[in-house]
Amino acid sequence: MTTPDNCIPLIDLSKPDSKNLIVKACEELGFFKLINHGVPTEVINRLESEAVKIFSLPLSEKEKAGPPNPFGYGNKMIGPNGDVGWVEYLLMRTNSELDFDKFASISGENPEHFREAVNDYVAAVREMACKLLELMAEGLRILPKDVFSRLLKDKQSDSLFRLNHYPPYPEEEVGGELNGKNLVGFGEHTDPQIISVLRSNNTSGLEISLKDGNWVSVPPDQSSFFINVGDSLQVMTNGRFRSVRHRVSTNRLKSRISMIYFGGPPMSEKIAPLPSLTGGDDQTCLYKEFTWFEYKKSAYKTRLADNRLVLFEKIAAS
Ligand SMILES: C=C1C[C@]23C[C@@]1(O)CC[C@H]2[C@@]12CC[C@H](O)[C@@](C)(C(=O)O1)[C@H]2[C@@H]3C(=O)O
Ligand SMILES: O=C(O)CCC(=O)C(=O)O
Ligand SMILES: [Fe+2]
Repeated sequence: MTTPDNCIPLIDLSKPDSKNLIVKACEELGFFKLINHGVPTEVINRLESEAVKIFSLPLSEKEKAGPPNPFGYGNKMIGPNGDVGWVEYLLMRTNSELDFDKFASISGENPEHFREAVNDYVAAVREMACKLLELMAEGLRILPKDVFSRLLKDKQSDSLFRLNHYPPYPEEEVGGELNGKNLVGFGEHTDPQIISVLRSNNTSGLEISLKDGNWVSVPPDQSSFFINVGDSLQVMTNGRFRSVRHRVSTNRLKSRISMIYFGGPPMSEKIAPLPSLTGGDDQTCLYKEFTWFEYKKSAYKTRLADNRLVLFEKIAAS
């Protein structure tokens, strides 16, 4: 799979015109690559080396931090409904120190190092995500400009952080345990939250779906971030922004490590199309209102590839 030139929008956060380009990218693809993002390289490198150390431990050690409930260490099983992939991961809430207790056994002699590395990374990436969300609000000409970012800044924000490791895919696995789905690292899906901020090492694998249903491979770039619009932002923008379908294919030669911050709202937050984007007219509203708790509850009953928004779509009156 290749990527046609100029297929993936490139946003330079140091350029003054970035807000209009961000809006265009979110409307057309729901995905863009971000450079000059302001997240310090040492914060990124420190967490990546902690992740490399953890994933290099023997499986029996890592399993002490599992199974994921959904938080903790997971291996091959993704979510509670039978999805599998050639991936191992750590999944945690960003506002719960409790999740770190689960990782204490795998984070080396000094678990504080891992905790600090995650907290510093998440704080820097959240700040950058909030800046992007404010540029989106400005670009859409909606007020107040923190209409999206306040949800991530809220102390109760249900945001998650995930470290994924895709080991090289061994030849003997073809037709094996994963039942012939031999190229799936992480199956196709959309992210349920508002915004996802992803980075990886220099190994390819991430693929995104274009509007026409064609898949393109995203060339890796370890110094950039990749931004996904999530389902909740699609709803709040009344479908103007598109939550991007994406997946990860495996690599036979190299390990891929990725880190994803999923910026989500507080559990009790009501998610609905913003009146400033529907003109206050109920007829033009594409989605019913739901709380983030309701959406998550229903999402955890679905398979990875399911369209989780259909249940919340309004049926147009004929
Ligand atoms: C199969 C599932 C895994 C997932 C929860 C779900 O039931 C459906 C959504 C999945 C997803 C995709 C994006 C993120 O990686 C994730 C943490 C999320 O919020 O929704 C995962 C969930 C998971 O792995 O627990
Ligand atoms: O690992 C990646 O590059 C993407 C994983 C992903 O989409 C997810 O964890 O939701
Ligand atoms: Fe994802």
